[in-house]
Amino acid sequence: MEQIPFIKMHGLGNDFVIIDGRSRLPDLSVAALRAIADRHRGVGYDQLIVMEPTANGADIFMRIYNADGSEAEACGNATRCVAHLLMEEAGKNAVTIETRAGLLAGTTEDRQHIVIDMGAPKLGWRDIPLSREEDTAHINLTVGPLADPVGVNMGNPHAVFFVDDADTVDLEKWGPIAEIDPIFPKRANISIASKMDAGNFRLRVWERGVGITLACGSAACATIVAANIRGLAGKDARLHLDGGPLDMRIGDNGHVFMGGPIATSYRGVLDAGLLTGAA
Ligand SMILES: N[C@@H](CCC[C@H](N)C(=O)O)C(=O)O
Repeated sequence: MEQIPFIKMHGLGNDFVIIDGRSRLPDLSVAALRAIADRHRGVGYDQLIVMEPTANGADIFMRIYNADGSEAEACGNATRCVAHLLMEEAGKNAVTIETRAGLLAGTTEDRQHIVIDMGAPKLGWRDIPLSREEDTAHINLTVGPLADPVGVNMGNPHAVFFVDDADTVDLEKWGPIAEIDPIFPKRANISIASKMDAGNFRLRVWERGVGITLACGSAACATIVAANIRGLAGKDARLHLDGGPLDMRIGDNGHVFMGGPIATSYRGVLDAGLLTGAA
């Protein structure tokens, strides 16, 4: 029976099972993806990543699955981890990774702190996407104590709620309700952000298809964009997530750059039983 080698990595505690599918694509059912994600009976992950071959001028194509088995278009922290793997493998300090969100460039000086050009945000209501026409700088949505979010698409859909103190919000309660609000036909990643000072924001994230995560790179991108739109931030900010800080910058070309550390936890082999979904 098939057994699949993997690497477990994380970016600020946003954790990934990474499979090299370049020579052979793994056959992963939704049941198998959920079984591997099980933190008691499987390995546990926020996202499972498959590195796939590509002919589109990038080093690889990166396929992204959430813990619930759904496929995501973008994942900032996993892009940083995969960039590190490719850099070490090829002995270079710049790589290009294709995702469903487009071609993303990764650069580094030391191969531990990786910066990804996450591309330009999309801000039209159809782009987020929303199910009705709205000003995405002020979406008419209230969920418990959360109201008036900014909608940002970083390849994947985000709603950013600004509050006085992000740490007092019951994210476990309100996050899942906001994620599936009918205004988000593809669901949404839900960010709760509060301004500490002009260059620092506290950020907590309820990730689509996962739940509360220790960090979310694309949410950090969405948040610096949203803060800039609302006049709360300039073009640089440090975002303090539960797992640590990410350094964000909006470039002159409008692209969002995200920098932070990566770490490798261990390497292993997925047991054939897990791949049948029998967790
Ligand atoms: N952890 C990621 C985001 C992963 C995808 C997200 N849950 C979605 O469904 O869009 C990041 O670092 O960006």
